[in-house]
Amino acid sequence: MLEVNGLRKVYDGHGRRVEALADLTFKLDDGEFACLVGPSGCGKTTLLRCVAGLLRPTAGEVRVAGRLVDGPPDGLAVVFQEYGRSLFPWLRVHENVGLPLSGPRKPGLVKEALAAVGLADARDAYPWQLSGGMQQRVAIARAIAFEPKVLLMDEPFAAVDAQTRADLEDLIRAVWRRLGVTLLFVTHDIDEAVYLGQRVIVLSASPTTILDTLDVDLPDGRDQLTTRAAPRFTELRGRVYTHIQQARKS
Ligand SMILES: Nc1ncnc2c1ncn2[C@@H]1O[C@H](COP(=O)(O)OP(=O)(O)OP(=O)(O)O)[C@@H](O)[C@H]1O
Repeated sequence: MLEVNGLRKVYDGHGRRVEALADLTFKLDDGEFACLVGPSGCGKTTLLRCVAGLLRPTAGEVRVAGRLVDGPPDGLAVVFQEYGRSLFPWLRVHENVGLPLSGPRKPGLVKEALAAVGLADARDAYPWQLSGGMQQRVAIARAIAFEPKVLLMDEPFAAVDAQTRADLEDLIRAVWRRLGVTLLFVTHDIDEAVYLGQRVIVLSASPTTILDTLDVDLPDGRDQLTTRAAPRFTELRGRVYTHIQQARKS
């Protein structure tokens, strides 16, 4: 279980004080897929960094499986937006994927993860020989191979084209179902949040609080055409959109 209790983060330094997160409390059950959506600059990345143990909150706490997060927790992986900076250009694809692993299971885990993201054939390529979408698949494969209990994704598809993005969204849902991982996915794209998640947590503008939490009661087997055309999908995205518009004005 992932718990965020009374989380607050104030950046203070160089003569500038920014109250990024005011007070956030939410909980994800084991195996749940939740999306966080909010206006630009509302502190989504700040929140993920606190959850990942990369940033110390000003107040409040994060717990993963009951344990207080005060550094990167065991069994937690992060996929960042900028795949270009998270892959090592001098390592081949399979070496990048195997980087966080050791032990006898390493070759099998790497092979399986590359197959899961459709990159078995690219194992010996260097990242710079691949398209942006393929590079992001490598980053996802690295996270999968690590067999995390909790996976955090920070706008991972923001830099790829629309078609690749749709493919990657479906890939992530398939991976989530297969691994049973607890997934917290940050995006500023309302449609993406509703399409992917079981739950959408809507954030206000900074200083950030939670405006709304929606259960996404769409059928579990989603696909880009029918799900996005469903009246319920339109209703849910409308509700999130209205909240975010209000948040931007307030
Ligand atoms: N290291 C830092 N030092 C000072 N202020 C920071 C720092 N990192 C972020 N901030 C400020 O905190 C606020 C939230 O930033 P954050 O990057 O978390 O938002 P975001 O929702 O991820 O933004 P976007 O949607 O534009 O990517 C912003 O006002 C930003 O300027």
